[in-house]
Amino acid sequence: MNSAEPPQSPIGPPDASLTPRYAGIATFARLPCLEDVPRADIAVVGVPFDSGVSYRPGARFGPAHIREASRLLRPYNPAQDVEPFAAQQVADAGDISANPFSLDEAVTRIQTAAEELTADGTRLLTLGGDHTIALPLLRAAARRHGPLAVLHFDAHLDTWDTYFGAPVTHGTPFRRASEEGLIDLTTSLHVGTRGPLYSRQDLRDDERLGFAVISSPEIETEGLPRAIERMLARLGERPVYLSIDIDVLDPAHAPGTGTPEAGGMTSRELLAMIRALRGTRLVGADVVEVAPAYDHAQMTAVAAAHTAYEILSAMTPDHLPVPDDRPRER
Ligand SMILES: N=C(N)NCCCC(=O)O
Ligand SMILES: [Zn+2]
Ligand SMILES: [Zn+2]
Repeated sequence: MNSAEPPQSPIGPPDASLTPRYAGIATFARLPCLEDVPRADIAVVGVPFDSGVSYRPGARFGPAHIREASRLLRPYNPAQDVEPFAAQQVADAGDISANPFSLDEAVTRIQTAAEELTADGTRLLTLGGDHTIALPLLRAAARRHGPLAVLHFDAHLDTWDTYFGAPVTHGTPFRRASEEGLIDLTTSLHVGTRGPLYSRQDLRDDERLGFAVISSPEIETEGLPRAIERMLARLGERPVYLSIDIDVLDPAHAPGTGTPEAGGMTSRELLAMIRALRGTRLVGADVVEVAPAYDHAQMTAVAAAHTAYEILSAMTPDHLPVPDDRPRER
């Protein structure tokens, strides 16, 4: 931009007192499309891809389902005292088209698209899709930022080795990422893990691959403030990549997912932990594994949409205070 031009204020969602929230084609939070803004500080992009799943399929329909459930999000977030769409330009970049019949081609395509979208410094919030997509997204982010502090919310470790001999699946992205040197081995962390594993060795491998763990039972016994304290202490100074598998939530909060495990976090706990990330160096994020076929009353999609909104709020720069006198949009 020519420095003589006045700075443009971000284009946000249309005023809901003029256009009902339920009208129009669904973009995330009714935000403008990327092609309709000069540039975006953050792009929300969908990856409708689920060819890497080990159990119930259907996360390819996740991005559309989350967008549909995000219509009710409002401009001001009191929990973080920010207006995420006014303080920065956020736009919906549509979907990355990933080949459902060639996993390798899909993974390459996702990485290329992520690199293109972030070439001018735009940060990405990606809506999945199954957890396989974290691998190409981490490859793109690590290329730009170096080894990342991966903060991974999930019922599962996702550091398993192979399924039926396949190295790239939704159960293996963080093992591949660790092997490739994409993650920082001293600051990465799983939160919310639980449930049966294949063997005790899974936990030893996971530790060797560079992850610390705050399990779901630990959150219950130690309490949320302690979990937040441990999370922030682990993250350190590295750029943070946040990956949220919606199955970190208890199936009572998020039934619409492919590999559900009992005994998970509440959405209240997850949202509180994301809010605590304000002020950390969040360089990218994803929300994955929303599978609408098993959802009811948009429960999972609403949880995912609010999760995404808290991430966008946590990514909002501090320097723009919320004006008290802004005309109120409802
Ligand atoms: N990434 C998710 N959601 N699940 C991984 C589960 C892998 C398995 O079935 O063992
Ligand atoms: Zn999972
Ligand atoms: Zn996962």
